[in-house]
Amino acid sequence: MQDNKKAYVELKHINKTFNDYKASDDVSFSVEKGKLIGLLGPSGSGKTTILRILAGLENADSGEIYIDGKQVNNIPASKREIGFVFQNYALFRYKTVYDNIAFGLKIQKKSRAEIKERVYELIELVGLRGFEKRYPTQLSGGQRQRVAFARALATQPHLLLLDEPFAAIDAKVRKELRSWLRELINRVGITSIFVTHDQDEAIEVADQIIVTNKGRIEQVGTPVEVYGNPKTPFMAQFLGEPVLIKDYVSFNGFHSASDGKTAVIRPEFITVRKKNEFNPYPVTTEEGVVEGVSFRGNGLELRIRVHNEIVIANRPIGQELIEEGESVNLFLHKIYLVDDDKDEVDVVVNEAVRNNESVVI
Ligand SMILES: Nc1ncnc2c1ncn2[C@@H]1O[C@H](COP(=O)(O)OP(=O)(O)OP(=O)(O)O)[C@@H](O)[C@H]1O
Repeated sequence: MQDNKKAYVELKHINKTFNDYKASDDVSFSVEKGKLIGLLGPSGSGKTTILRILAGLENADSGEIYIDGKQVNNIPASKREIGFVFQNYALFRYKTVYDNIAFGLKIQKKSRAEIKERVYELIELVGLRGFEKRYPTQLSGGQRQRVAFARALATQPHLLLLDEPFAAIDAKVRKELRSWLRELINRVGITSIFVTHDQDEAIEVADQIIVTNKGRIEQVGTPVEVYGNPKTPFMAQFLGEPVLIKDYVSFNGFHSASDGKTAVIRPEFITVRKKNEFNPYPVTTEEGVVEGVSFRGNGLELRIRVHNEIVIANRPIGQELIEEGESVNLFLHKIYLVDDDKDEVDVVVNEAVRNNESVVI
């Protein structure tokens, strides 16, 4: 990632083809020690393949893999000192929590006393004191995943790989586990890479996000960088909850926007005002009709028809309600314009914002 910082994990020009399909296409990236990295991308984009190649569970057709400065291409998985956590828990069903966590240490032939000390340390770390005699079926999904973390960390690996670790867990617990994982990684300080197709998860948890698409790396950066500064048409359309308008011509405030391109409009690019509310940008505002209102807990999600297009906007709760069929003022702050034939994203800002043309009262 940053060349000036020392890479702890490094992939250089990795290629991997399954039958005729390029699952990894010239994949290169590096990871600093102690960072938590999110590998994010649509289904089939090659995330798991990268993880498996790193782990030694799959051989790359070409390219180099380095961990802590050492090339590991020819080192078998069992010798790479990597811990794994998978989405389906993969705990031993007939072993207790204690024995699950102790498993790797027993293989390493550690003494009984050493094993006991380490297992209790981990049970404490993952907050499962009192659960050591239970079997996996006597635990909740979230608790099982904590055991899986403890088991993965038991042998003190140098690198932790997590493949969709929370995918099988219900939404509320998943959110709790995200912050739990973040704190755990901070405390343990282990370099970790997790695969997810859930952008919220990657954005909330990761120090750096690596986005994959069709076997290639699309963009690498902090969550703020990849979300707020998409570098490719794919990135502009993949993140957030955008509406795409093909062959976009122009909205008020965007006269310089050229046609033939696709406009990408995220809900946060739009401010919706009722007709009786003060409108600081009357010239560059559009009028729209609300065709759908959904209550989203912390606000309203509005489907608004403007010209002949539908856009989605949010309105925070606490403001006067907007109803279906209502005419509203819609101010579009900016759009991303993409042209799939050209590998670039134009960020076009509303002329009123650029010229700071707000009406002074
Ligand atoms: N062992 C294999 N044999 C044949 N094809 C494979 C194999 N492993 C992966 N593939 C193919 O390689 C492509 C990338 O798969 P991969 O599992 O890396 O994607 P992913 O981004 O992790 O997807 P998902 O989010 O669905 O798990 C897919 O088209 C998949 O079908």
